[in-house]
Amino acid sequence: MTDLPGRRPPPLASKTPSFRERVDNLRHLGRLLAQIWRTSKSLTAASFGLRLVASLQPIALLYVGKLIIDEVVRLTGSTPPGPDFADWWSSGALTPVIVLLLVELALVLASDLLTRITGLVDSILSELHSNTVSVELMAHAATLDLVHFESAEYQDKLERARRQAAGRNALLSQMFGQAQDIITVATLAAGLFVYAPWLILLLPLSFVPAVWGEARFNTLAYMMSRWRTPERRELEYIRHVGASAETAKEIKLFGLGGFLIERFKTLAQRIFADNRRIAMQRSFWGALFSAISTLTYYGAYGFIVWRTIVGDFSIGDLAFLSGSFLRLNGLFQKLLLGFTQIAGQSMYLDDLFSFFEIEPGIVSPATPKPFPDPIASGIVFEDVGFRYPDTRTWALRHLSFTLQAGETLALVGENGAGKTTIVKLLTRLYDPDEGRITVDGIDLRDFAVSDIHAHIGVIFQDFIRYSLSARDNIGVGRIEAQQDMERIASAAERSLADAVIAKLPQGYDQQLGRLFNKGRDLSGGEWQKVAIARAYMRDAGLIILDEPTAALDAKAEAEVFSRFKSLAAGKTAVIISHRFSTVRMADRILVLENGAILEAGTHAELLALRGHYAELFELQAAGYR
Ligand SMILES: Nc1ncnc2c1ncn2[C@@H]1O[C@H](COP(=O)(O)OP(=O)(O)OP(=O)(O)O)[C@@H](O)[C@H]1O
Repeated sequence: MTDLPGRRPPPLASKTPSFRERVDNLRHLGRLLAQIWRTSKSLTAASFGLRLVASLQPIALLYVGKLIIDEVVRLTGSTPPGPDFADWWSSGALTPVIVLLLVELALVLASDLLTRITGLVDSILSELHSNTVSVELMAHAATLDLVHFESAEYQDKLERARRQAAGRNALLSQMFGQAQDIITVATLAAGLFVYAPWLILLLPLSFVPAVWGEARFNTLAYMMSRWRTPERRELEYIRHVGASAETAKEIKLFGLGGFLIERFKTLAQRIFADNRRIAMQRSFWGALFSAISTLTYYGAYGFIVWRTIVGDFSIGDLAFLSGSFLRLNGLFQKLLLGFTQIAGQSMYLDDLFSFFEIEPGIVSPATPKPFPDPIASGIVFEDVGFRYPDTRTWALRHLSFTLQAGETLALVGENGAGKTTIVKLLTRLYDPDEGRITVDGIDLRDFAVSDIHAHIGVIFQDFIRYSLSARDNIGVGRIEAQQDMERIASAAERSLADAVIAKLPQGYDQQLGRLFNKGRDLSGGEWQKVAIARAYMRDAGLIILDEPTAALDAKAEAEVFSRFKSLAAGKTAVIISHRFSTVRMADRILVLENGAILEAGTHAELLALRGHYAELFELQAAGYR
C-alpha cells in the first residue's frame, strides 16, 4: 500500500501561521460572539452578568482572610477576659472575628452557587449555539453549487467546518471566563500594588515561558489537524464502507473486511503517531515551564516572609500578599494561556467561517424572467462546451441540438459519452463554459434557479433512497406538497409505485430502508418506481429520466414507459437509457460520442443509416435472440 494519500512530510514550523495571521484570525471571535448573541440574548447577558459578580470574589475573600488573621493575632496578644469561651463571648471581644468569619462563609457559599449557575447557563447556551451553527451550516451548504460537492477540496472544507460546528463549545465558556479573569486580575493586582509594587514585576518571569510553549503547541496541533483532514475523511469513509448496510453484501462476498481493516489501521496509526509526538513534546516543555513558575513564586514568597519577620508586614498582610501573588500568578498564566488557546481556537474558527464565505457561483439574476409554462417552442443547445473543474478534457464540445416542445428525446451513447452532463447543464447544476442553452429563446441564466428546478422533474440514475416513509420518499419530489396525499397517490400510480406500496405492511406509512428500526428495504426496481413517482410530483413541463429503468424488469420497463409516453403527451421529455427497447419509443434519438453528437433521428431513421446506433442496436438485439 504505497499509494495511500497522506504520505507527506509533517508540517514545518515555518509553515505555521505567522503572528500576524494569528492576530488576523482573532477577528473571527467577533463573528462568534455575534453568533452566540443571536442564539440567545438573555442567556448570553446572564452568563456575562454572573461572571462579573464572581470576578470580585477572590480579592474580597483574600482581604477578609487578612482581616481575620490580623484580628486573631490582635486577640492572642490581648488580655483574655476569662478562662472560658462563655467569658470571651459575653465580653464581646469575639464579635468582630465572628462577623468576619460569617462574611467569608457567605462569600464562599455565594461563589459556589455562582459557579454552578454559570456552568448551567453556559452548557445550555453551548448546546443552543451548536444547533445554531449546524443549522446555519446546512442552510449555507444548500446554497452552494454541485461543483462544491463534487470537489475534494470543498469536501475537506465542509468536513472541517462540520467538525467546528460541534467542537467549539468550550471556546464560548473560555471567552466569557477570560473576561471574568481579567477583572479579577485587575482587582488583585491593584491590591498587590498598594503593598509591594515590585512583586508585580516578578510575575512575567513565571508565566511567559509557559504561555509561549502553549501557543506554539496549539498552533502545531491545529496545523496537524488541518493537514490530516483528507486522511480523516478517508478514515470515515473506510469506517462507513466497512460497516454499513449498503456495502455489507459486496464487502462480504469479495472478502474485503481484512483489506479495509488493514487500510484503516495504517491510516489511523499515522495520525496517532503524529498526535503522540506533539503530546509528548508538549508534556516535556509544559513540565519545565511549570517548574520555572513554581521557583519564581517561592522566591517572592521567601521575600515576603522576610519582610514580615523584620516587621514591615503584619501576619495578615503576609497571608494576603502571598495569597494574592499565588492567585495572580495562576490567573495571569491562565489568562495568557487562555488568550493563546483562544487564538488557537480562532484558527479553527477560520475553518468554520471560511466555509460560510464560499459563494455560490450559480446564482439567479437580479430580475429573473419567468420560466415558460408550458414551454412553447423548445430548448436549444447552441454550440455548448463544458469541462468539469480541474479537468483538461471537454465533457461536451460544440454541442448543438434542439429539444422541441412536446417532444420525447432519448440520449444514447457509451459510458462517459456526456449524457448525464447534458442533464446537469439543462438543470443548471453547472453552467456551460462555451455557448448557451435557451428555453423559448431565453438564456437559462436569465431565469431564477429555483424557477428552473420547479419546472423540471428529474430523476438521476443515482437517485437517493431516503430512509423515510414511503409517503415522504415520494413527497420530497415537491416538498410544498409533502402532505398532499392525493397528489402523492396519483404520482405513485403513474410511476407504478402504488403496487409496490400496497404490498408494504404499513402502506404509505412504511419506513423504507434498513437504517432504522422496522424499516423495509425494497428491490432496486421497486426503489426506482418510488423515485420516478417523485418526478411526477411536479407539474413539470420538462421531465428528465436519467437511466430510470436500469433496475426494472422488462415487463415493468415496458409498462413504465408506455405510461410515461401517455402521461408525457404534450410535455417535453428527455430519457437517458442503455436499453433500446426504451430508446426506440422516443420521438427522436441523439447518439453521443465523446461529448459530441454522432447521429440523430428517429429509431427507424437511425437503423436505416446503418451507423453506430444500428450497430449497437443489432448487438443488443442479438443478445436476446
Ligand atoms: N464530477 C466530475 N468531475 C470530473 N469529470 C467528470 C465528472 N462527472 C463526469 N465526468 C466526466 O465527464 C464525462 C461525461 O460524463 P457523463 O457522466 O456525462 O457520462 P454519461 O454519458 O452519463 O455516462 P454513463 O452512461 O456511464 O452514465 C466522462 O468522461 C466523465 O468521466
